[in-house]
Amino acid sequence: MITTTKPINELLKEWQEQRLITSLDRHFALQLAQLHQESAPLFTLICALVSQYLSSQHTCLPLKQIDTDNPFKEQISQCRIDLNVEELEDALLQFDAIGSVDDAELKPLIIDKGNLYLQRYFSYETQVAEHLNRLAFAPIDSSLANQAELNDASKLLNQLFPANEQQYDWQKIATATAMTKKLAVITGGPGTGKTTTVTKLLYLLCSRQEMTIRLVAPTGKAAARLSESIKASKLRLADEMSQLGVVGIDKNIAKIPEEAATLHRLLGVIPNSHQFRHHKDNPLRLDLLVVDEASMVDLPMMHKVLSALPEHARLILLGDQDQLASVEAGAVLADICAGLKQVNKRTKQSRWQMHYSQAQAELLSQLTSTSLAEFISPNPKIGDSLCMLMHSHRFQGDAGIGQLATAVNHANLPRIAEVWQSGYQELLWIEHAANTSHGSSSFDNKGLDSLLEQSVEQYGVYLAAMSQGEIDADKIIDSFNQYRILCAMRAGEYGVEGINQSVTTALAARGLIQPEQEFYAGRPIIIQSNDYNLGLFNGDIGLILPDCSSQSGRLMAHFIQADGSLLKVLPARLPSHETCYAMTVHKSQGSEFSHVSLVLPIKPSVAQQQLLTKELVYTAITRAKHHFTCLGSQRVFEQASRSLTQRASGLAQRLWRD
Ligand SMILES: Nc1ncnc2c1ncn2[C@@H]1O[C@H](COP(=O)(O)OP(=O)(O)OP(=O)(O)O)[C@@H](O)[C@H]1O
Repeated sequence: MITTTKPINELLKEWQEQRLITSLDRHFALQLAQLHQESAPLFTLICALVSQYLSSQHTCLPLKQIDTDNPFKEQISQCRIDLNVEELEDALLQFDAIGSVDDAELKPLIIDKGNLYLQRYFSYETQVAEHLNRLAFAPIDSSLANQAELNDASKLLNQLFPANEQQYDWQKIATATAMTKKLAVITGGPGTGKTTTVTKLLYLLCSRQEMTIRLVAPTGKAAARLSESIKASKLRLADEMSQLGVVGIDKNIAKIPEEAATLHRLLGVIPNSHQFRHHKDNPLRLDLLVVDEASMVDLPMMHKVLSALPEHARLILLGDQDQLASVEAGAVLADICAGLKQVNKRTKQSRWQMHYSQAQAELLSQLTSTSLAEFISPNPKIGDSLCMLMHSHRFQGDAGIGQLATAVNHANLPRIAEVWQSGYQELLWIEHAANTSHGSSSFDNKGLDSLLEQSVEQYGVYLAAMSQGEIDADKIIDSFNQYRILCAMRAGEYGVEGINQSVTTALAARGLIQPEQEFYAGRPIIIQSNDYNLGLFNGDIGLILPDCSSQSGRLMAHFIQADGSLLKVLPARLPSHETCYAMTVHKSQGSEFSHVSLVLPIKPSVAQQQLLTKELVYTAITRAKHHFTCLGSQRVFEQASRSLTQRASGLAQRLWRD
């Protein structure tokens, strides 16, 4: 049933050398085999594969992918498995260490619905599904019990969302959804009004009852941005209401919290431990939790958040389901929204369609004075808790960035080409153009030169301000944050490492920085691990600047924290970090810049191609507020826009089909 060209441990070693699996995958497989005294090659192979899938952010290994969609299917033919999925499942269940959900004893590996899980991830996934289903279907302790209260709530909603020309005001429907459900998932692209909606919702809730509300986001940067957006949104709401002549609302607007924390801070970090202070036996003290940028929350973190929610609490998840999935395993937000997605198999284009139960559609219709009959579904599942905002208020009409983001999101290649050719001022295409005039031995790239010129001009602004004696670190950091280079890859000339090197050289050549020392004035850095004692987290970005509060003006790393305050750290005390003129698209999630330049590789390797997805390009474009540049080749841009992120997980099935 399994034939290998070599002993399995030799094959694993070869695959590790070929970088198809990591040393962790190999050792995990060998150790598990040793621990359970399994000498069968099939067992070792399957353990290496499940570990490799986890490192590639999948939650599980779908058995049907073995021998077919496998990332190293060619190599795996050195190790033929002549079994269909049912036979394979039966064969795997013969091993002592692999069990099914029906087993009384907990096994290290579990097969469920054709997927093989590490036991820990299986319990994360099943518990997250249980929590979400419980929240979605739990009766809400709401004050919408009778017709008079419904009419009251409807009046308030009409006041907050005056009639407009659109057939469906999804912001209004989303607000009504969150009033009627313990779980509300409000998703939408950039500028579709997620913050505006949640601000109005919080206003409504605060004006009806006393509540402890907490706002959180996965990273410090995202939390700071949420805080800023809520503040701005509260001002707009007060303004709108006063223009409509509504009086006496300031008290309730003031009750809407503005401070946002990171998820880590909310859960309570215990130094040098992976545990948090809050969990199911010590739940959070709150009535409503709002989690922004939920697409960045991975499966283990979502499990921790849901476990720490008190029984009575409500949860609102906000995010863009089309963005890159979390850095770690899982794609929780995309899985929650999966049932609403309809993908055209031929064109790969997708559209969204709401699914409401008859009762929920009727309730929402009463609240919003909008008929939702066309969205009634016989099997709505978690759909009653979902709302998708579809109209961008940021990229209105024909703004180029919005057009490009939409075309990429729909994987619409002719439209992508059309947008690039339309001459939008806010879009700039730089082709990777090889300058081979000096012969192939001195190959250089004119495209890269153009990008470097742009980066000198853009980063020159904050560097000039610094050297001209600007002492306000907030202002310098703000100026630095106007522009960012985002790379699809880490390694290589066109990855983060190469581009950081090239930008450093270009800035030094113009005398804008003096990078002879490791820490020089103006060096931007990104933190690569969490240091709970210092309050610095993976992905935090800061600048090395002279410390204006000390007479010596010694160099310190300066960071803006989630609450807007400035944190100064001695460079020698920094946890692992690297230069950050360029960063990966992954790390840019939750941030926005006035001008973004995306760098794509010239000739991506097979492994790199797997990372180049539509979600990656879409995320990069939507980080840009006013200008978007791409250094790449048309072929690679189109290839990426055509390829969808695949994350193996059973969560969507547990939420939508079971
Ligand atoms: N219904 C609306 N009518 C007009 N403008 C709106 C409406 N809703 C939101 N806006 C405007 O669109 C902009 C973006 O709104 P908001 O910040 O709420 O969106 P978001 O989805 O939270 O954005 P982000 O993707 O940045 O998180 C704001 O300037 C806001 O004033």
